[in-house]
Amino acid sequence: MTNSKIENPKSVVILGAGAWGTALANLAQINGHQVCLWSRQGSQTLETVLSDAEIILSAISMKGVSSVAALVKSFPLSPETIFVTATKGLEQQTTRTPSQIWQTEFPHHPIVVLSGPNLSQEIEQELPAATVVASKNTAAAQMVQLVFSSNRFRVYTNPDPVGVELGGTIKNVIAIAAGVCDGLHLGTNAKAALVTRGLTEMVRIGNIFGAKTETFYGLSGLGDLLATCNSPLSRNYQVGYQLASGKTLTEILAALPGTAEGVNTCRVLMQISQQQNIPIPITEQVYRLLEAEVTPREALDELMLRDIKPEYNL
Ligand SMILES: NC(=O)C1=CN([C@@H]2O[C@H](COP(=O)(O)OP(=O)(O)OC[C@H]3O[C@@H](n4cnc5c(N)ncnc54)[C@H](O)[C@@H]3O)[C@@H](O)[C@H]2O)C=CC1
Ligand SMILES: O=C(CO)COP(=O)(O)O
Repeated sequence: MTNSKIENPKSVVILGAGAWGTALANLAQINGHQVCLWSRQGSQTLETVLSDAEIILSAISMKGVSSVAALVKSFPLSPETIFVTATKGLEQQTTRTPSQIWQTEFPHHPIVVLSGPNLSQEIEQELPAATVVASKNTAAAQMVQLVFSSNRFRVYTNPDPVGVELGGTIKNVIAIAAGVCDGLHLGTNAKAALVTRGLTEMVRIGNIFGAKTETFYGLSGLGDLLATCNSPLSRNYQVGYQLASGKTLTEILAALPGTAEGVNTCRVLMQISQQQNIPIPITEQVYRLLEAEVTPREALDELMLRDIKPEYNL
């Protein structure tokens, strides 16, 4: 594998020079690929960097995805260019995932989702990690797998891009709840219950999008849920932890390094839940907490005092 990567270097353009874009650029670069890290604040124009791109990876936060995808569309590209999306979020107005946005703009190009338990700070410290690259186009997923795989970054392919993408997206909301749980010192039993019931909410929403249930039990679902719900490196976890200490959302976001996508994702999930009549009680309490409609303790009581019921609807 190592030899083929060096013999066949790819031209990779990474859009978004934030924490995740920078970490992914380093991973591709150490594998010998020609990498260009583009940021809207940088000196290079998008047109110049895209001209010979074989792979375009977007690590832009959700709020910028549609506008950047539309901008990229205005420049000439090779018909073979593969798009990779590493954003974990949902578009507020349309409830689309980032891969759905890229696919709409580029219907004839392969779209690959890259998502997994990947706290960028650990990856930058060269600690080992694994991820998933998912696409309907198997050859494209295998190409991206080869570009990023190394002895410290193990990459699996998967045929369910929306499932992989939604695991990484919805777990951000559960990570906010996990931060609250730890901030209130509710204990290990409570955390295990929260994360497990959170996974049930991820599957329910995923099924609406046509995702496979089993995808949520893999690295990009359960794996990312465990990483994010147990690490103070997670910005989403930090939001919850600080809400539990009594800070307001505005205060927390003003001081937070980088993007906590779970805040907006939570709003979009509430829209979906209301439209589709899907119960997502943890997400609902996170929403009410973010909107300052309840305190962390009131949100906890609401969850504990829901009607008693079977664990599964058989
Ligand atoms: N940091 C991490 O550990 C991981 C982050 N992600 C996801 O990757 C995405 C980016 O996260 P981070 O790099 O951590 O965030 P960040 O806040 O460090 O960087 C976001 C990047 O998006 C760019 N951006 C935002 N709006 C834009 C617009 N309208 N036009 C052009 N560029 C725009 C910013 O300039 C910046 O380069 C998020 O969706 C996040 O959930 C996924 C896995 C790991
Ligand atoms: O998605 C992540 C880890 O896989 C990063 O989590 P945060 O966005 O909460 O920092």
